[in-house]
Amino acid sequence: MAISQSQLCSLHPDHFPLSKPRVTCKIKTPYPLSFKNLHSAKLRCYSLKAGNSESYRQFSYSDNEEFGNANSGFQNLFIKWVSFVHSIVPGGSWWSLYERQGFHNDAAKPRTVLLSLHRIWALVADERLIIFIAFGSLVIAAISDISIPSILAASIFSAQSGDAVLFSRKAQFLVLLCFTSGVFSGLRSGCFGILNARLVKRLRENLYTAVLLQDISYFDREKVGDLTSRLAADCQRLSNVIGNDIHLILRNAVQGTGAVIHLLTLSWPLALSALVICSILSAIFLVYGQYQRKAAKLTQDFTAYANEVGQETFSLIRTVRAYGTEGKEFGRYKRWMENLAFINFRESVAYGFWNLNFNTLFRSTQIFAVLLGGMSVLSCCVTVEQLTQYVLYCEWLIYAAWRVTNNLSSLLQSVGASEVVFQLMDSLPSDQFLSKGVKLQRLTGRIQFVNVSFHYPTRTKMPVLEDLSFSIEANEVIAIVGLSGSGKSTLLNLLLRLYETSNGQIYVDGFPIKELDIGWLRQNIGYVTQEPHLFRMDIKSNIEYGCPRDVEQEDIERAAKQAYAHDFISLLPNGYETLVDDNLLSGGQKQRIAIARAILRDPVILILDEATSALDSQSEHYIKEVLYALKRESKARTIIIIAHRLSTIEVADRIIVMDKGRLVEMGDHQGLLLKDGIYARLNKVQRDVLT
Ligand SMILES: Nc1ncnc2c1ncn2[C@@H]1O[C@H](COP(=O)(O)OP(=O)(O)OP(=O)(O)O)[C@@H](O)[C@H]1O
Repeated sequence: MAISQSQLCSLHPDHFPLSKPRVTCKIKTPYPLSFKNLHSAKLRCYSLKAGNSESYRQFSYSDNEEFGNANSGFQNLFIKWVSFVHSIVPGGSWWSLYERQGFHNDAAKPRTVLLSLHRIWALVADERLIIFIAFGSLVIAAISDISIPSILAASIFSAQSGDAVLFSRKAQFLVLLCFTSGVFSGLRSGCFGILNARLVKRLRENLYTAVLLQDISYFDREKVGDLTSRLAADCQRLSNVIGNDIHLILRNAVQGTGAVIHLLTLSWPLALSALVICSILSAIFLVYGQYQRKAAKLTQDFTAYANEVGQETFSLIRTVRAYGTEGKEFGRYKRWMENLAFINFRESVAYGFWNLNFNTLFRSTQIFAVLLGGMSVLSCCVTVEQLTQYVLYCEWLIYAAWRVTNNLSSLLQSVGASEVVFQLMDSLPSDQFLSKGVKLQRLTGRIQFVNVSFHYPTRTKMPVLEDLSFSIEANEVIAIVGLSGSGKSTLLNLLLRLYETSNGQIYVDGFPIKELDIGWLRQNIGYVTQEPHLFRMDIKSNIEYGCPRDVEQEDIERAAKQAYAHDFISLLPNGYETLVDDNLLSGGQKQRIAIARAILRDPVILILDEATSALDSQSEHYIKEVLYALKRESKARTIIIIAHRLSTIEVADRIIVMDKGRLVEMGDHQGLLLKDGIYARLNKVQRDVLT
């Protein structure tokens, strides 16, 4: 039975071990297929719909599996089982979490642990009193705890022997131990909790400041989600080092040592048998603990990815609905859920194995106690009281060893997460914050670009501006026009020194901007970005945001009126007190609030990166009116507008035309039309669109 080359065939799902039910495959092969030669054919399976996600798989198809004789079928089944059994032994491929995307082991190396602990110490070292009380309480509480079993046994056996005096003394001592254990455990937890809170606070403050002061190019490279996760999750994880790990390791180490000493004084063969079991348990737990933490890290990552998908889908729900991509979005979400299920399944099996080992070994200490201890009691080498103490201390020792190993592996992981946090905290702030520049007595707003070239640090091979030279006079209104991507916004980014020029110089009032005090210069610039995003605070606070002087309500309203924003603000439920959220205002309204913010600063240089899309024709009219009003004002002000609309260009004294990062034309509207160059063509296209 032959299948032709381009034939589309529907195969029964059982033919494909990898596929989900109802799979339709388009088979492309260089030769006609028959079931006979299918055995080594490489089938490329396109349009494989598994669930909702479109995927592509390539696999070999062996006729032995489906079409061969029963013997080879049995052989294959046997081989499959052998390889499966081989994969599930500890360390086998079944346990591997690496298959899943996003895995990285962040357990720290010993050197890093010491360095990180040193850094953590430096952050809390000034809390000496709290540290002293915390460690003092830890030792007293641990010694009290570990003394209780022997006193407990002694009290019971003194009562049994009828020694009332001894019983009363032991009982009093027991009460005292319970009291000290309770009080100092409370003190220990409280003090470590305080240290923990202080550490998280300082970590977050230091990290936030370090990130905030980075160059803008840093934010081009880093994802906002990663940075916020550093601040939230990584800092919290690091705080566990003090809050949990260190103090629990120390407490359990003291208790464990106490238990060993007691066991050795009771009977050394019994003590040695307990120690051997403890060591085996610790080794098993070390392996399991690391596996568990890797799984926990992956679970955390996959949950975060799934949340990201959910967040994105719900925030773009209108686009999703309009394009009917609900299924596709569900597929994206489902992929992460499948990854989570993969990890959780293995984690649960590993947990089962760990519990099996723990319980078996723990119970075996009791069996040892009964066997060895019973024989020792029979041969009068140890007393019943000593045997009872042995059983109690064995339990302490095993739990202490388990907790030390658990917290040690948690410490390694927490410190691993800290590496990147400390690296970030150590990164130097942008040069702009380190150097002090000149503040001029008076700024007129004259700007010169001299042979300026620029490429973004993230795209070094792609020049964005090339050898740009032009001047803007004080009090001039300049429009910059050009096709999308020609470098207009980049030019303004350089004027604001958000990026440094690669070549050439920009001068303001004759001074290279690199020599001017950048804070002072920015105070004199009002900047309205292309897509104004407002802060989640009330409109009043949004308008006065970043204003270098104290302002009254009238100043805010005056600026809003100048920006043609007052009328729509007054109609909002709480006027200027209305909280801004994303859906409340239109693009044009947000733009006018941003213009009011820039006007309120009373800047010498006003930069307006006109939105290409945010403005309707009414808003466009308002912007034109704002510009005319600002131009008529007596205040000297240089205005630079990136203009996309004819109405805005009309206001300008001069127009700069950009093309592929170069200045190609400059002049007034009429002069440029006469030149019949790029500007004239842009102008014609827009007029044609409008008519
Ligand atoms: N932060 C950035 N990192 C890397 N490349 C960038 C960055 N910002 C812009 N670019 C690139 O620089 C070029 C110029 O972009 P720019 O935003 O300056 O153009 P524009 O003329 O203002 O465009 P539009 O009119 O669409 O706003 C584009 O190719 C853009 O992809």
